[in-house]
Amino acid sequence: MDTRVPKVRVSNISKQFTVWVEDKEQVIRALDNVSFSVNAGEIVALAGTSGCGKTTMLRILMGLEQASSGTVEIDGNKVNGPGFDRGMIFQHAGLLPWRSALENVEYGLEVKKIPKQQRREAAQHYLELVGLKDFMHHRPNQLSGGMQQRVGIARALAIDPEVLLMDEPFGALDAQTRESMQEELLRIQQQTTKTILFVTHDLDEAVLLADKVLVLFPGPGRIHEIVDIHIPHPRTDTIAVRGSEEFNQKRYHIWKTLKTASTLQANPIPAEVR
Ligand SMILES: Nc1ncnc2c1ncn2[C@@H]1O[C@H](COP(=O)(O)OP(=O)(O)OP(=O)(O)O)[C@@H](O)[C@H]1O
Repeated sequence: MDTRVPKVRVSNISKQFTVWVEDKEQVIRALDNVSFSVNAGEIVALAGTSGCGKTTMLRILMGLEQASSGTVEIDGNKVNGPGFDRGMIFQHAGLLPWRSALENVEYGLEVKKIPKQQRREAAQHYLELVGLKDFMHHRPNQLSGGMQQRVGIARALAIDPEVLLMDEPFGALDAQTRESMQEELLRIQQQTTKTILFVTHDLDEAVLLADKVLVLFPGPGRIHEIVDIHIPHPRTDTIAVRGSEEFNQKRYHIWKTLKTASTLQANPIPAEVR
């Protein structure tokens, strides 16, 4: 029996939202009995059709949303709200426009009450790590979308979280910038060995980056399958990875699975034969 405590343990998470539509109460079952665990240093992708609960799962992990039932543990400690052991990165970096890149990265450290000198050094270190050594004093509007996203990653890394949660982190970037950011993330993960969970609609991205892909189905949101990706690290030679049999087989398998799910959604099986 494996007695190691996983870095992240999600146990039987369900989440319902109650909404009012045209004066009628509706219950949306965003997540139903979701369980999985993630070991330290693993990268896990959440993939699935729109509305299957990916963002809700990430928000519960971050402590921004409370589950209706079930638990989330980090290193065996129950999550009850946001904490410095987790850092979140969104599709848009959401930088403070009046602050330089350096001051934006320092912001989280101010909140964490890190002394001035120490936070300046940490912010410089993480901006260098994401390749922005020469842009530390630029304001967000003087940076490209990819650079802004890198500042967002540096900001999340600077608080030294145990777990990085990324919600479609590269979704707003053009294809070329996106590819270079994926390579950056692989490089940063090699250096920092952070545990990462990320949401993506891009199956290439899921298989390229992740050690396992959680394939979610909607209505109610649930894990249909957990697909292990056996591509060895480091995966920095992304051309070789994308050309490998494992990459293409797993990508095709996940694509086919999700295609079946969306066909079922469009043509639901009649209740009497379900
Ligand atoms: N705050 C909320 N109030 C009511 N319903 C919500 C709320 N947040 C999410 N939902 C519902 O929960 C379900 C899951 O939403 P969620 O955003 O987690 O899905 P998703 O898989 O991330 O979707 P997408 O891929 O489109 O971003 C959806 O039906 C959505 O309408």
